[in-house]
Amino acid sequence: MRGEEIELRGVKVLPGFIDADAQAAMLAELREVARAAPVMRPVTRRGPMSVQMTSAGRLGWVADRRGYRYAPLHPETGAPWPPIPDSVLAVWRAVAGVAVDPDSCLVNLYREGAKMGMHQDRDEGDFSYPVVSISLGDEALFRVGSVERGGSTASIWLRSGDVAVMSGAARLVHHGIDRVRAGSSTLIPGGGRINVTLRVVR
Ligand SMILES: O=C(O)CCC(=O)C(=O)O
Ligand SMILES: [Fe+2]
Repeated sequence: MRGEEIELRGVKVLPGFIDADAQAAMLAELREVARAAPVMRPVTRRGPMSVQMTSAGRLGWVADRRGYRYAPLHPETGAPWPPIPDSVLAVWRAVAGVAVDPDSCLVNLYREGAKMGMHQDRDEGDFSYPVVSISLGDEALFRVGSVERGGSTASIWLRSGDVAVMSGAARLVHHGIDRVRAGSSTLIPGGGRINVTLRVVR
């Protein structure tokens, strides 16, 4: 059931925005994305990430020892990324509040024990466009800080079907996933969490 919008340090969280049937339909479309563009474990200068990733859309987010960037081709298959699934685009159009569609859809796969350190999303060209993030599967502890590094933070559990929007003054806040509660959802075969993050990169 959809709940009241929650605001966490300027980040809008829409609890239960995507109902159970729509979550299952989205997962099926994401499985097709992963078939065309296999998930990879990014290795950054800090070592391998615990989150596995793939992308859809014109540009995918790619990380390796040279750094990270948006790229038009999957680094392993050499193929363009598959199109952004319709079910995912529909969520963007419903909540983003802009007339432009995203050109990047990052799919983050959190298997047991995976997490994501505090960071800003700042590889895009125009921060007036929001970042829209969709949670599927196991619930995750999402931490939000400030635009500046350090300082106080606040946290919320993101559950399957929740949507978060980072826009306006909250577009560049630091954020991360501290942990995922294994077994809290049965949506994803093999367990875990999928986060789908939509961005206008330009
Ligand atoms: O998994 C999440 O909810 C956050 C993902 C994220 O911050 C990112 O991909 O930049
Ligand atoms: Fe992020």
